[in-house]
Amino acid sequence: MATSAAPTAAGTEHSATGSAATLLTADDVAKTYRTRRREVTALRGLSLDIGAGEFVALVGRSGCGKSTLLRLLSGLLPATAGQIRVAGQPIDGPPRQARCVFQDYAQSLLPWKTVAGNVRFGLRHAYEPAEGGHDELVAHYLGLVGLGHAADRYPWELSGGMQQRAAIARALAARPQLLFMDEAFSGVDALSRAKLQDVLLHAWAEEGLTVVFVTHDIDEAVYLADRVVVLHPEGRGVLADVRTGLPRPRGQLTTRESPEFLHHRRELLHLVLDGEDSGE
Ligand SMILES: Nc1ncnc2c1ncn2[C@@H]1O[C@H](COP(=O)(O)OP(=O)(O)OP(=O)(O)O)[C@@H](O)[C@H]1O
Repeated sequence: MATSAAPTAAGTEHSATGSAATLLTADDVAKTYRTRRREVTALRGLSLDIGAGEFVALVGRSGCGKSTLLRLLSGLLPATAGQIRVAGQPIDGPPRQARCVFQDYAQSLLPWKTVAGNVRFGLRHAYEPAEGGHDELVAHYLGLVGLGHAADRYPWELSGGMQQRAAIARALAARPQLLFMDEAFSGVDALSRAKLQDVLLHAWAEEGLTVVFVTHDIDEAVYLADRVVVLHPEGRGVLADVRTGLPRPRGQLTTRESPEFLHHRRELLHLVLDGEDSGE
């Protein structure tokens, strides 16, 4: 299945079909919300393939359907039309190989459990059982997100950024293939956000994950992802599928100051603001 594509700009592949085996497919998907008083078609005609191991950011104007798409892809919402498949299988609920991390970290952790207890909870509900003892694995995932020193603390004793790290560690402990994140870093201060971005990049590389990341922040999308999918402002599928491919490993200063970063940032801002290609 072809991925929707926008007109091509210099230096950018807009039709981004990855070389990795396809893990996640949305095929001509639509979602209409029906309430007693009205119907809202949030998305229609959306097709997208995501390869195993890709880091994909979803961006677009407010209300264009980013969260709706993430909920459809993660099986939290049923599609009104079309089909979502994970590893070739149509889904009718959250797939076992997926985990989600949302913006509201305060509600995602179990407040009566320590940080280590929350991660242990993730382990007990793992998609793939891991080799090794639980203590060792808890230490591994806490180390991965830089929370080794906070294992015995409770969520309410942590800063927002630390709580979100704990939520990521718990999601990773379930050893998912797919990690869905919806504005996951929007609720923390700028410095914590930058640290969380680097924690996520490290975890993605170490664990061989496929990440689908919704954000309002174009800079964040370009910094994190290899592919930035821009949704049409009126919910009419994919407006552009931009393969950015900035070199890795990335650095908050080196990457963000590079000409390639600035080029893609400008191009994507134009697409989101104007809903059309920049023609550069
Ligand atoms: N539960 C719902 N019931 C009715 N309409 C809804 C519901 N959830 C979302 N919508 C509508 O669907 C459209 C897409 O919403 P969605 O939250 O997916 O967009 P978004 O791009 O994530 O927005 P934002 O960037 O502001 O978070 C909007 O018009 C929204 O009002």
